[in-house]
Amino acid sequence: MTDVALVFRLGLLCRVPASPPPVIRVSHLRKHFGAHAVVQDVSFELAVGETLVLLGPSGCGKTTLLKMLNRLIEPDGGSVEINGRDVRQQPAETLRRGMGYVIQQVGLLPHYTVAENIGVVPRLLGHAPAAIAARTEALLTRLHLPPARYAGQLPQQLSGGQQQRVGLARALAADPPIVLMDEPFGALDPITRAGIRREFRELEELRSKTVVLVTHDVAEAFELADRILLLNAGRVQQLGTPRELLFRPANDFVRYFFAAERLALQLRTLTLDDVFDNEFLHDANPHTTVHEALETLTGTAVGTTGRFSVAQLMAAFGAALQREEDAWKR
Ligand SMILES: Nc1ncnc2c1ncn2[C@@H]1O[C@H](COP(=O)(O)OP(=O)(O)OP(=O)(O)O)[C@@H](O)[C@H]1O
Repeated sequence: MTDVALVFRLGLLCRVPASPPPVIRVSHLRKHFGAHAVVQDVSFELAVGETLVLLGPSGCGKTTLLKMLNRLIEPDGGSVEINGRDVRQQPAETLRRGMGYVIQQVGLLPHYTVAENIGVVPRLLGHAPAAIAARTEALLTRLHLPPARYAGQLPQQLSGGQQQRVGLARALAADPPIVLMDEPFGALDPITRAGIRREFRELEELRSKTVVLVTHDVAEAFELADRILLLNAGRVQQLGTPRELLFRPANDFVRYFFAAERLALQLRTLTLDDVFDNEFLHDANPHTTVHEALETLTGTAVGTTGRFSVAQLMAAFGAALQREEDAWKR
C-alpha cells in the first residue's frame, strides 16, 4: 500500500462521526416594511425532530420570520437553508408543498369535505388515491375524529377545535419533515386549547418532525418547545431551552418578559428529579414536573407520585429554586 493510500485509510478509520447537518439554517435574516425594520439579523439552526417556538410581544416579527421560511415573504437580506439548500433555489410552490403549514384561521376550503381538505397537498403531489384515503383515515383516527363520522362533513359542520384538528391533519397529510405553525391554537377557548395542546404533544407523528411554531402565549411556549427564540422588535433576545430562558435570562427584557408568570413556569419546568433525591421518588416518574405532581397530590389529576407530601414537595421545590439562583450568581 502506498503512503498516500495508508494515510487515506487511517483518516477514514479515525474520522469522528460528524453531527447531522441542521434541517433549517437561518442566517442573518432581515426584513423591512418601508422604514420599519421588522426582522433584524436573526440567525438560528434547527436539528431534525426539534420544536422551536418563536415567542415575543405582538408585532415583534414572529409571523414575518415564520413566513420567510417557506417564502410567503421574501427577505431583504440573509438566507434560509433547508437541508443545506438555499430556499431560493427552488420554486416557492415546490418548497411549500414539502412543508406543512398550520395557521390560526385554519383556512379549510368551505366546499370541500374534511377528507377532501386533508387530501389537497397529497393530490397535488400525485399520491395514489388509495394511499391518500388510507392516510386521511389514519390521521383522523389519531386526531380523535372518527373518519366514519367526520370524513364526509363540511368544515362548517365542525366546532372550532375540530376544524383546528383537520387543519393539523391537512398539514401532516403528505408527511412533510418540517411543519410550520402560526398561532395554531389561537382561536380556541382556553379549555379546548389546553386539550389540543396535550394531544399535539402526544402525537407520535409530530415527534420525528421539525416544527417551528409561533405563539405569544408563554405557557404554551414552555409546554411545547424544545427551544424558544424570544424576539423583541425584530431582534433575538435569547435562544435557548425554556429552562435556560427562565433561570439564565440573557438580559432584562427576557427577565421581565417572564416575570408575571415566573412561579407557574418554574412549577412547570422543574421536575421531581430536580427537586428530590432518589429515595423520595420510588415509583414516581422523575420527569414528572412539580406542577403535575402537585395536581396528583391534591387529587385534581390521576397519577403516581413518590412517598412525599405536598409540604415536602414544596419545601424541596423552594430549595431547588435557591440552588438555581445560587448557581446563576456564581
Ligand atoms: N405586509 C406588511 N406590510 C407592512 N407592514 C407589515 C406587513 N406585515 C407585517 N407588518 C408589520 O410588521 C410588524 C411585525 O408583524 P408580524 O405579524 O410579523 O408580528 P407578530 O410578532 O407575528 O405579531 P402578532 O403576535 O401580533 O401576530 C408589525 O408591526 C406589522 O404591522
